[in-house]
Amino acid sequence: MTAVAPAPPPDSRSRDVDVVCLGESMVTFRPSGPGRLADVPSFDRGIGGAESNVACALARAGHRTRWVSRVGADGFGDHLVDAISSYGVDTSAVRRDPDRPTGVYFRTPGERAIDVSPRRGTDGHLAEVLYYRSGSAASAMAPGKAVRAAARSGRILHLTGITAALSAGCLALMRELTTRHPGRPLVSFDVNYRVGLWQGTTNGPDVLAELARGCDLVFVGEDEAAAAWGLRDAAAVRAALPEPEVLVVKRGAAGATVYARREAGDGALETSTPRPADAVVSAPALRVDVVAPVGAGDAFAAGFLSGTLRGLTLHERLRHGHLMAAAALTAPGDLGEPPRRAHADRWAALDADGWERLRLGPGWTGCPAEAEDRSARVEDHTA
Ligand SMILES: Nc1ncnc2c1ncn2[C@@H]1O[C@H](COP(=O)(O)OP(=O)(O)O)[C@@H](O)[C@H]1O
Ligand SMILES: O=C(O)C(=O)C[C@H](O)[C@H](O)COP(=O)(O)O
Repeated sequence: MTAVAPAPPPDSRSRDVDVVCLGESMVTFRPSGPGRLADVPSFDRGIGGAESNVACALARAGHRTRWVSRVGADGFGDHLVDAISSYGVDTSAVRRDPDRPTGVYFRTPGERAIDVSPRRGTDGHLAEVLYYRSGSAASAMAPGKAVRAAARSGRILHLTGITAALSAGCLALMRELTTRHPGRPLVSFDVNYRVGLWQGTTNGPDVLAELARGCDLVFVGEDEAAAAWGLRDAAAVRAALPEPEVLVVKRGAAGATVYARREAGDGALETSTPRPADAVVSAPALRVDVVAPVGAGDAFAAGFLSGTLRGLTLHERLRHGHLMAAAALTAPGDLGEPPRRAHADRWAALDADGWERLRLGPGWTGCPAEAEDRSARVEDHTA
């Protein structure tokens, strides 16, 4: 068996980026027209992967980001590295594996089932998600000196629960990276409970809770907290997960609530000794004409992380999360084009009425040259 090609030495780039995102990305195939996977004859290729989605959105928002992963030494691996690099993400720590393939997944439009017994059928609004990632290059990630150094090369390390489900080696790596020790980067974790990836195991939810407890900033959907842990609302999630300094509970279109130790609140990136009391801040989501729900959670995390890096208030961080999510929701694939920072800052500072009047529609795709055009599509009645 051929050895995995070594990545460049990472030591020279200690903390040289704002955010490192570590996890598997896949080439994604979405049906070119309506229908079930059993029926549709052709697909559009894209890229997907929770962590690289966050990296791409953060890079578009002007932050220095690095994606750490493994892909096959194949054409799909080339495509992923090229596509993710084109967003401005550093891919120098991505290793190419000549023996294992790049992961692939097929997905129809609609919401993802996060319940083991989804209430709606595939002819309703639930997506069919078919993974071809077992034995993939990324699933061979495991603890090691190079990956550890790369993971620690930013101010923030962003991880998700998806990685923990990929293999025993990936789980061991996640456990290592979420172990608390002095001097580590701020560790951010999106629970991303993927029922399909945990099938055949009984302890997925326990593992996810264990990993979340080792992190500084945790994102979870109220629906996935209910499906994974049987917790009924945001307050119950906080009661069950008091360890993270910052906990964000998302409620889709209804908004999101952040619980933060007071020291971790406005302005601070680094956190300090927890106090018993939390700051609790909620913000309603934007009104959005949804094109495709996929990628909204990743985009939300990117917006919140961007606000964290910029030292914005908790309320502004939530609103930047909602704005980034809206960009993803109004694009067909995982990634949308985020609003320009000047616009986002102005909208994030609106009063409740002004925010309520914003409405985002389709059209937030494309390249930076379309920024003016995109901003014109936002019905901003406050100007
Ligand atoms: N229907 C919607 N309208 C407006 N915003 C939404 C809607 N659905 C999701 N969002 C935004 O996307 C964010 C993530 O939603 P969530 O349902 O948790 O996504 P995911 O399931 O992809 O993780 C929400 O916090 C919100 O900002
Ligand atoms: O690896 C997986 O299982 C994935 O699902 C990768 C997906 O491209 C994103 O994670 C989109 O996820 P959402 O933002 O929750 O819609």
